[in-house]
Amino acid sequence: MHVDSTLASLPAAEGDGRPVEIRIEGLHKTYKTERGSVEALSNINLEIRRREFVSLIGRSGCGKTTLLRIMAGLVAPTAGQVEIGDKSLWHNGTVDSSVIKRLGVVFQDANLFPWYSIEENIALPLKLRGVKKRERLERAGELAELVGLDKFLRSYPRELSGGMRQRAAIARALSDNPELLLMDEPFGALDALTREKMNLEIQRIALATQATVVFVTHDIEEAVFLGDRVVHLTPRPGRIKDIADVPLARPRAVEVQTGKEFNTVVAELRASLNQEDEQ
Ligand SMILES: Nc1ncnc2c1ncn2[C@@H]1O[C@H](COP(=O)(O)OP(=O)(O)OP(=O)(O)O)[C@@H](O)[C@H]1O
Repeated sequence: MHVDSTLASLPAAEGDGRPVEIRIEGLHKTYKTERGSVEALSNINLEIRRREFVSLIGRSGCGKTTLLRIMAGLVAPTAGQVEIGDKSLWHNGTVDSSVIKRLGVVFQDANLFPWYSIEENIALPLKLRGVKKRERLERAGELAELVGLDKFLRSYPRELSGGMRQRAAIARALSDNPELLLMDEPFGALDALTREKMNLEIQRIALATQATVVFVTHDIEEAVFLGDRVVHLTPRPGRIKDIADVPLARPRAVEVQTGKEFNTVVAELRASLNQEDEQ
């Protein structure tokens, strides 16, 4: 396991010529509440390369969602920088909207609009951007096919299962061709079998779209199955405790989870997380 709490460089992808897509430097976040301050993140430094898939794990409350929301332009950092491409996302608490356009975000709850069809939900970001109807419906059709919902374009969210709704949310996040996909426990509410299927789907979609992905999860196996690297945050305030490289070729089949390499990484991460209980 690669351990570097100051600057988490990228041993796995180093030298492969891929540019850095995300550079996080000296990031801190303290929430101010009526009951006092909550230090959620402390001195996060991380570089992520283009097309890399990075999983983010850590105990509940360690700041995973906070970090993802800062990267999504939804929560302002207290200090530090987030660069996406070669542009700063945050300027004195204000977000650069030209950078936001490059992002797609998926949350645990699919957050579809119940009165819109799946097709309309998927195409919504394009509608908001003023893309013509024909073009956006064509794009919705392509994306529905990508996520396996092409037969459900005219259906409404209530007619779909949880996994299907999440696929629609992923399609919507992909509608504007994001270079970077930020996912916060997108499969947390799904049953184990659906989740396994969705893990295969998201791997396929990430490969097909060549998006860079940051994926928050509680689940160590899911983090390792999906990630090129797994970033482990300490309990609050979240700091990078260690970063595990996952030396498994893609596309990965479910069966890799019975292999030695997979289980070695899982065991190391589990030991590192369990250590936190003893401290
Ligand atoms: N808006 C907020 N105001 C005040 N405190 C907050 C706010 N959002 C998060 N926090 C606090 O910041 C810390 C980090 O929360 P965050 O949701 O980022 O953690 P997490 O690792 O994603 O947790 P979980 O795994 O349970 O979803 C927690 O102590 C939480 O209570």
